[in-house]
Amino acid sequence: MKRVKIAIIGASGYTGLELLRLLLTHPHAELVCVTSRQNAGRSIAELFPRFSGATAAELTFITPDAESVAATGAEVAFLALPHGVAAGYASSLLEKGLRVIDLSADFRLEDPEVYKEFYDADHPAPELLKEAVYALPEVHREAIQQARLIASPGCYPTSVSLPLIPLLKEKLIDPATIVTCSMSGVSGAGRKADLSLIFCECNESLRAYGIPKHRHLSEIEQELSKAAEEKVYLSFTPHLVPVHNGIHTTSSARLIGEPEAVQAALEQAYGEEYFVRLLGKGGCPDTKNVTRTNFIDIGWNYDPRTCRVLLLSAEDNLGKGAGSQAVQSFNLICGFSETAGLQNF
Ligand SMILES: NC(=O)C1=CN([C@@H]2O[C@H](COP(=O)(O)OP(=O)(O)OC[C@H]3O[C@@H](n4cnc5c(N)ncnc54)[C@H](OP(=O)(O)O)[C@@H]3O)[C@@H](O)[C@H]2O)C=CC1
Ligand SMILES: CC(=O)N[C@@H](CCC(=O)OP(=O)(O)O)C(=O)O
Repeated sequence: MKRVKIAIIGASGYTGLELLRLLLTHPHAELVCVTSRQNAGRSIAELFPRFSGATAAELTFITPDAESVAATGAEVAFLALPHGVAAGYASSLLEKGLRVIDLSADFRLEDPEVYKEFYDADHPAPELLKEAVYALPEVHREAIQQARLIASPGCYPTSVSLPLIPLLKEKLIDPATIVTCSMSGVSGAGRKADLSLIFCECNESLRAYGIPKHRHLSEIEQELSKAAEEKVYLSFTPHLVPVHNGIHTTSSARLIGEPEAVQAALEQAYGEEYFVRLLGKGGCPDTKNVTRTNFIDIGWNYDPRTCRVLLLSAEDNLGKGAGSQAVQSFNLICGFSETAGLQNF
């Protein structure tokens, strides 16, 4: 089968590194371009010796400009750039005829006013919002297949939305009662120097942050509202935990109906989904079982004293929460098997 020429813009960061790991060995991808301003001129193997020996390991980083990226012959560009920065690259690469898979938050929100509220800035390319497809493959598969511009979901939103969407669609929980608590590994903050993220500041410690209005709430509420067919607001408390990778999320909400219906709704939504592993009632997902994979593990429980359902999920923030989910969308837009290059455990 033909291999698609791909570029990774921002390949020196953590999601870029995960994309490299997956795409250097992807059976239908040919890596032709990697960018980094700070590492221009260095090879992939020089910056990341773990990739020495891979076919494209001697490819050198270039500074990111659309002209040079297009000149490499790339057909699809992954943007692993900070939000606010990615949109400009998306515009110019689309103009040059590439398809774009954006891992940043720039195209996830449908309403530019909501972007302004949560990101404290005007949207950098509002004219593209209409055509961007929010790419949770298990929910939006058909739209993704046709897309030119993919908005890959955030790490927390993936872990929160996938378990809740089927229950909201089936009207099994009261949307006004959802309370969510998530915990993320430190790589979620990116590969940047930040005093609060250095080893001695966060190791052996746990802290909540971003409350009461973390920027991912905008995205979570957008997707849950669509599923519920009414405006959903929820309480969301993210925490930083001293592990490298992994997100664990627990949501609870008041059950409407019978507890047995919860398992039926999850099975109906995900029973045939390769990357969603249902652990059933009593199942407690563990992040160590999903790190470096595209799986999300989901368990649930019911407390008859409070009539609340508990939904638990575990994913890798750099995997299903970012890089491998973006590769899943790449497979869909190119017409490859959805699991191509992603069947690792
Ligand atoms: N980390 C995670 O778990 C997740 C991250 N995301 C999103 O994915 C995107 C990338 O995140 P992550 O990999 O963690 O970030 P990092 O900070 O680790 O990497 C950012 C990359 O972008 C490049 N870059 C930074 N600023 C600019 C700029 N102004 N112009 C061009 N290139 C730039 C950097 O290279 P250089 O400075 O050398 O140019 C680097 O390659 C972000 O939008 C993030 O929010 C999404 C889901 C999960
Ligand atoms: C631990 C940590 O700091 N996590 C990041 C979220 C991860 C991320 O990169 O989200 P986007 O894709 O939306 O940018 C945060 O809380 O901002």
